[in-house]
Amino acid sequence: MRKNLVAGNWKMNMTLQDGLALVSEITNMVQDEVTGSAVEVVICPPFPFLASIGKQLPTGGQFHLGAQNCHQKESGAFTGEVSAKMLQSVGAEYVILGHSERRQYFREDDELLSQKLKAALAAGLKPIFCVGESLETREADETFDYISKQLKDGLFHLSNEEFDQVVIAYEPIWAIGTGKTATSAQAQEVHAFIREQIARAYDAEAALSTTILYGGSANAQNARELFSQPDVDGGLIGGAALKSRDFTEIIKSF
Ligand SMILES: O=C[C@H](O)COP(=O)(O)O
Repeated sequence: MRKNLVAGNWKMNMTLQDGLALVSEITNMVQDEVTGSAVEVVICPPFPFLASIGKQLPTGGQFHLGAQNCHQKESGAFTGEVSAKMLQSVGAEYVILGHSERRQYFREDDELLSQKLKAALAAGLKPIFCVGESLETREADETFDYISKQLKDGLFHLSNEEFDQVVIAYEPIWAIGTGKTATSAQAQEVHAFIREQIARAYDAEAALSTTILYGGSANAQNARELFSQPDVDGGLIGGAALKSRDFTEIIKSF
């Protein structure tokens, strides 16, 4: 179901104590300040903090817990890994998959991501599936072909019912952590293209009901302009999700 959504990806930052303090500040600020329209907020801390952060989130409301990754198998001898079912058992509702940092530093390819998607969905988690082009790809004018391939190979193998659970995040790699945000027109152009691809792979209804987030140096200053685009339903936020005031401003940007 399409909705306004802001997800904070803490990446490998914070201690548990810092994280608890941050969440308490954010939930207080959001509750104190009336937000414009309904927005779902997903907090994605590192694995060790999930249970504690989850307990600190107000229940039954707009706050939800998400993880940053999961293993593709349900259980077994995979030392150091974390399964989707484990995440679900500590209260996670979402899991980020296919983030460009996972693709780049951990060599996660479309085949592996397809398996992870299946594992997440089987455990009842909602995947936030990331796609996005490098600067080189954009400059070679190959952005649309690249995104289309990522969607086809990584995501469009899902059934209609499975796809219904997925949130897509468009994150141009050149904008992540660089302070160089895509313009709202650039974001809108790719988001509209993604919706077109969904309509082709599934149907028009699926295209219209998919939540598509923008990620890449989104902040309190540019969020309103980005979120005002017709096909931008919210953001996957990195750096600015680590600061309570900035993150709260972003949540209020609809
Ligand atoms: O998952 C979040 C994105 O990678 C964006 O990170 P950023 O907001 O620090 O650019």
